[in-house]
Amino acid sequence: MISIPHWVILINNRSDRSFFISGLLKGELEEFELLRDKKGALFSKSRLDAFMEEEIRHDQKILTAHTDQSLQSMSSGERKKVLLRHILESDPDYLILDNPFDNLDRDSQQKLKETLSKVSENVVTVLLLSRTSDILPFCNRFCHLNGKSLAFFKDQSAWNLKEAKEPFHGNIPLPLEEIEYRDELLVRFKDVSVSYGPKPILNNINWEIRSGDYWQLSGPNGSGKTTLLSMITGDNPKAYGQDLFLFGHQKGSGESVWDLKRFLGYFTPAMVDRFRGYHSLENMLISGLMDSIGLYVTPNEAQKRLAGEWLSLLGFDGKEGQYFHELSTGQQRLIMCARAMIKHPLLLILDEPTASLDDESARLVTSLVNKISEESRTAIVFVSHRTEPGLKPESKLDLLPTSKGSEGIRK
Ligand SMILES: Nc1ncnc2c1ncn2[C@@H]1O[C@H](COP(=O)(O)OP(=O)(O)OP(=O)(O)O)[C@@H](O)[C@H]1O
Repeated sequence: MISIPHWVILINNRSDRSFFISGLLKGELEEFELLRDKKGALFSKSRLDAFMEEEIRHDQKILTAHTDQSLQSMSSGERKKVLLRHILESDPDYLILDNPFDNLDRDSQQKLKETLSKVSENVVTVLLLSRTSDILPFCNRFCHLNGKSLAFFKDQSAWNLKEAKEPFHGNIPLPLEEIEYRDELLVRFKDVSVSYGPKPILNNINWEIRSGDYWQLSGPNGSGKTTLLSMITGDNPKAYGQDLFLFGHQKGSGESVWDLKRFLGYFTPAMVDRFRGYHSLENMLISGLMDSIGLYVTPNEAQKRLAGEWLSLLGFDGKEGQYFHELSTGQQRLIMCARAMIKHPLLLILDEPTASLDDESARLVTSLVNKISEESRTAIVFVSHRTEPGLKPESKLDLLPTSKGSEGIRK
């Protein structure tokens, strides 16, 4: 019996994925001659973004035709589920899956793995993966995409993954000025419950974040992690009327979003997706002092010196003028975490900072976050679905969905 081919294409932050994907779909890659003239379908974040754009701009509900909910209001996991359903309905001969497990919680990953395992009985799959732990048992062809070139291996054991070496030189740079705040207590949720229409999301959440804390926040897709964090960052009107203490004030006592932003450092990969323009590494870092992405005022000498210190720490000595968009995704994430930390906020929120990174880059990001925790009083909330190897949070809050909304379970 001839087995159906299932490829794993291991990628890193230097792999030219769009070259590979478009070459494959157009039948231009000789290594994949087998798939020429066959019907291919792509499961990727960019495809999802295109559907979302279509829905927002032209009110075209394609993926969500079967529900009242908009794609935008769905959690990232829910969006992936509707995309896969739509793609499978088109009955493709082969499926290209670009990091399909990113942003999915363990349960949804397991379900997707089971679905793909079933699909693989009839459909050829080409999996582009950043993480070796995501390789599926039915995969039988292995290669590495370096830039534009493919290197094939007999089996996955031939992959010789480099251990990430820590490039950090010295300590976390000190801030230009300390944020004045005397209390140890930064944030307190007391019996906070949130619903969207009839749908309960959070149920009686009690959570305190204190100076120097290091939290990992997890929970299944749609359990309300982003909703919870948006109540701290001031981006959710549902925070009003709740028993919520934020940086010395009871919520609703007249503070503005900008008052809150002074105390916060925040990064989520979607910030970079939305970010356009040519900005130097120096300006990107300094913009963290002004709470803008990209810099629109002339920086002073002290600010430039501070940015230089962070660049040295991260191994970008002398690269002040380099453009941010020229960096690999992994390098961009390091810069964005540093940018969020540059003012030594009271609280640093990192919402899935390792999503879509390869093993090596993810380890660098987690080492940087551990280092920030060890060398500063900044409290950290790190959101991740994966158990990141090497991440050293002191406490964990798990959101556990129930019919009344998610409950917060401390671990
Ligand atoms: N504005 C909104 N209107 C209606 N429903 C919403 C809205 N915003 C979020 N939701 C719903 O609230 C639930 C929680 O969403 P949230 O984004 O907080 O989850 P999450 O835990 O961060 O998910 P993920 O891990 O997939 O990112 C989801 O079911 C989502 O569809």
